[in-house]
Amino acid sequence: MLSSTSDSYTMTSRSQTPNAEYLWHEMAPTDVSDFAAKQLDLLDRELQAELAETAELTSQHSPAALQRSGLALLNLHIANQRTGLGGKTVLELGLDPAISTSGELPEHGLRVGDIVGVREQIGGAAKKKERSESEKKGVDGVVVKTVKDAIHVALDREEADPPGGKLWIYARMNWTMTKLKDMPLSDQSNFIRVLFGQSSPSPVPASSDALDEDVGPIKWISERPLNTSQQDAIKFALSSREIALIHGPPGTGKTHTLIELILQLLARNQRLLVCGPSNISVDNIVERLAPHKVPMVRLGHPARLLPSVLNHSLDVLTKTSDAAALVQDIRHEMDAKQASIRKTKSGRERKAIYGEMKELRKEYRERERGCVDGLVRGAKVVLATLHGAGGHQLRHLQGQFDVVIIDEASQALEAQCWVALLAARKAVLAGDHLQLPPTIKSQNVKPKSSSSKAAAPSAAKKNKTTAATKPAEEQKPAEEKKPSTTNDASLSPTTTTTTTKLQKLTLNKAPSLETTLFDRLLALHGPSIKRMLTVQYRMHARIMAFPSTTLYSSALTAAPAVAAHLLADLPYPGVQRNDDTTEPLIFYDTQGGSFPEAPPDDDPFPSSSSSATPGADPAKLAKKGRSLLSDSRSNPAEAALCAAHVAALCAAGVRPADIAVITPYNAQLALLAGLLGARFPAVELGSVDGFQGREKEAVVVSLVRSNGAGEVGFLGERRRLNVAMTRARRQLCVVGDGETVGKGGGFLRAWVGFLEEEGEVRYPDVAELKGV
Ligand SMILES: Nc1ncnc2c1ncn2[C@@H]1O[C@H](COP(=O)(O)OP(=O)(O)OP(=O)(O)O)[C@@H](O)[C@H]1O
Repeated sequence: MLSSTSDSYTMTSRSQTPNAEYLWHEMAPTDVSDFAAKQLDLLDRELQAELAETAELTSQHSPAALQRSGLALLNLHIANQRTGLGGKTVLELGLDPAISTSGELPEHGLRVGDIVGVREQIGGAAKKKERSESEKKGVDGVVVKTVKDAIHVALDREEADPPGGKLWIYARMNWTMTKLKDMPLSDQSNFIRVLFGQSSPSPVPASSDALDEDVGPIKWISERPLNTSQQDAIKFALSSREIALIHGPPGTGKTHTLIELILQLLARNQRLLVCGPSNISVDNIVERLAPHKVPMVRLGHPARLLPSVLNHSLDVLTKTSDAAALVQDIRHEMDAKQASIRKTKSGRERKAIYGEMKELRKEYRERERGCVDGLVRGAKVVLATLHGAGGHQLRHLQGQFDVVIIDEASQALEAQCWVALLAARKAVLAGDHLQLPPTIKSQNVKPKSSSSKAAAPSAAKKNKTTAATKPAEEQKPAEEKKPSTTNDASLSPTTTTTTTKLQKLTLNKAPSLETTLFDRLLALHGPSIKRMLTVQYRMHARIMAFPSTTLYSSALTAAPAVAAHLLADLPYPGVQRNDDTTEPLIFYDTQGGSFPEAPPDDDPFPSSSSSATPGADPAKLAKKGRSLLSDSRSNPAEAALCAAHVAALCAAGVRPADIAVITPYNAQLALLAGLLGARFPAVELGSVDGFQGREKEAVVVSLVRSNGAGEVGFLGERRRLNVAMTRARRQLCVVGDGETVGKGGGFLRAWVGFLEEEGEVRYPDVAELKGV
């Protein structure tokens, strides 16, 4: 049992499980303007990091990946240039026609009021000097208008000469943060004050009876009954006046709960904005709301939406609704006029037609805008990604929603959340801050001295603000920080932080973008603002035991349907009942030195081993691993062991599509692709980080690290380990060196202890793996 482990790590000890909620009493309120200034500085650093990284890795970084942050637009050209108010040059930037045929800008988070930099877009191979030249030649301006196919930027300086060639723009200052920074105290609603800890949230009845009384009788709507913790979370969210956090550990039915919450709020005639950090998180909700015939509109580019949600897409609705017919009428009239121009020989007549066309175009735009506004205003639920919520369709809707619901909130940057937050009067955030946070790159970039100065809090305020924005790393116990991350490189980790640089930032008391809104609110107001879902519907009870005890205060229980389910019980024919299919937790302990990790500079793909990477995809993966991550770790013998286990499961009748192999190291992933890609193409191979939110019946986790020094690198991050150990439904198979991993700090030591006691430990013989 966990409690009987001899390890010094006390799994239920609060002092050693530094979840944000245990630190809340140390937190002080944050000054809104101060906070906004800090966020602006951090965003700027994040962008600089993005820039630096793109320059280095453009060959691997598609422009789409760079734009994913929503704070930049690439491949632009100057479609038009005019003199605007005050004699300022206004650039109309559209997509370079050589790049795009549709002309529509991708979804982005840039909005009117944002301060942007306009730069020449240079290739990834550009030298440092060329990059700094481009930076010097760049101009800054303010976004004055955004439409589907262009963004209009008024340049700062009247004499500014815009750069030529292909351009890109990026947000230097975020409008929302600028607005918050300048917001007079009198304009700050109680909601905003609560978000910054200047007011306490209005109390929510603590006892179940009092809560029931406050919320009133509830008629549950979803067909599948909700468990008690889900019902409590919904009642809590209904009763809260300003904020409610729904903490959903892995497999606990967070989305199921949110769907019911949305239906309950609608039954109470509330108007809702529902957001998530990714299109898939939002589409998932649209799909599950659709059977309830909810009047909803999904914002976002149709090309990025799941086909099943297109019926609710604003773009599609603007073409198919009644109001759209009026817009189409004008379109037809314009087409007819256009055709008549060609037939007209008289110059005067042509001129007259051009005049009419101009009027028609104006009316078309007005009607289209009216149609969009009408649809958005008429919808009881508007759904968008956090970037999409910053789009022009929502520009008039500040404060128009009763509640904003943010799913996967612990996966979103706080700055991204603010556009959505300002649109509502109350927020419900759902997420799990004990899984991986959003991808951050900026810890590698030194703060720019000027902007850091601008953002520096006054001495009087300093003590107040630093605590609340303490970086996550700082909140870890010393033991957790010990594992060195300096030698690691991989695409998959959440941060590209190096210990020394992080320490420097910590010493400077710099806040972290990585501190999500979810983390911060929990730290600010304590556990009373959250309810946790406690029944999980994924993992066998033994797979669940360790994360539950160490991370979720032993609060999780396994639903009866999954508590004892095994691979042997899979509901399809042909699965044998043997040693491999009746064990939910297997630990292949490779300690002893026969499964050493390859040094980072070892090429795990020597040309002579090309036979090990058959098939197109594995080769691609292998190439990616080699070119990008020459210093990412791999462990060839361990990869072979993983492959052998997968082969054994498949031989026992488990379908390959029910199996995944995950690892924190991309070089290892490439090796696995070589071994398994062609033989079992349906077996899913992925990075731990990429597998967050997913599940499989059987999951093999390859830990890779095996060295005398006890270096564990990325494995030292508990949230990554949490993701790795909570993806499996019926079998978790851990492959790794117990001795090395056990040296990686208290959490890892406890995990190894747990695997040894509760799992079936197997000591593999490397000689038996020959020929795998
Ligand atoms: N009250 C319930 N009763 C039975 N099954 C449930 C219940 N709630 C959720 N589930 C099941 O749990 C699984 C996860 O639920 P859901 O898809 O809502 O969660 P999610 O938010 O997508 O995932 P996660 O819980 O990992 O965040 C689904 O298979 C769902 O059917």
